[in-house]
Amino acid sequence: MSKFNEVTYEVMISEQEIGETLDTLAAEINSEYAGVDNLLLVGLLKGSVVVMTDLARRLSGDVHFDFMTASSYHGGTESTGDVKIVMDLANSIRGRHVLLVEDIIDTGRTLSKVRELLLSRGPASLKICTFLDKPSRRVVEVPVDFVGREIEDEFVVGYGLDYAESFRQLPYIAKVNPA
Ligand SMILES: O=P(O)(O)OC[C@H]1O[C@H](OP(=O)(O)OP(=O)(O)O)[C@H](O)[C@@H]1O
Ligand code: HPA
Repeated sequence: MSKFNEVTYEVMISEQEIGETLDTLAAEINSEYAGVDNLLLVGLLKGSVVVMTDLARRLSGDVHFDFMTASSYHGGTESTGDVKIVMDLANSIRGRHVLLVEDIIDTGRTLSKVRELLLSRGPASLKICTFLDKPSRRVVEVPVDFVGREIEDEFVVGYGLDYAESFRQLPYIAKVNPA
């Protein structure tokens, strides 16, 4: 058990397990997109930036990057249900094969909103990859194509995931017990 800013946390998924999970995810994605040129990886900032860069370096084709910021947690541990697009993509996705990369799916509200928005822009295909999934927390159903690990209903941090903006830099996933 470790402590930071009065918040205690303990390791749930080690750095080594993260690497193994990424290897499996990348193998599935490489197989799905064999023959596709310039797959567009869309990362949802800020949480997905860590997994997206680690995943991209395991992909065999040439991939392009774009980013979007959609926020609903506003620093807390519960989704407000109010998903805001804070920053949009830099480029058009019309006719592109798009893989949306998430760090975690919890209620599904963020992805559901972003998925609808991206589909309305006419991509050639749109699939979803998430490193973590908490299926027991789902409020809105959303189709997920590639899942790294399913976890129980615990608030987790590290590997891009934050609690009040802290902990994103941890190289492992930890569960927190907020003060
Ligand atoms: O399935 P949901 O209940 O919508 O939760 C999942 C979303 O919540 C987190 O983002 P957050 O809004 O906290 O922004 P962040 O990526 O900057 O941490 C996470 O990165 C997902 O995007
Ligand atoms: O467990 C979580 N941790 C951090 N951010 C999150 N956003 C949704 N669920 C989580």
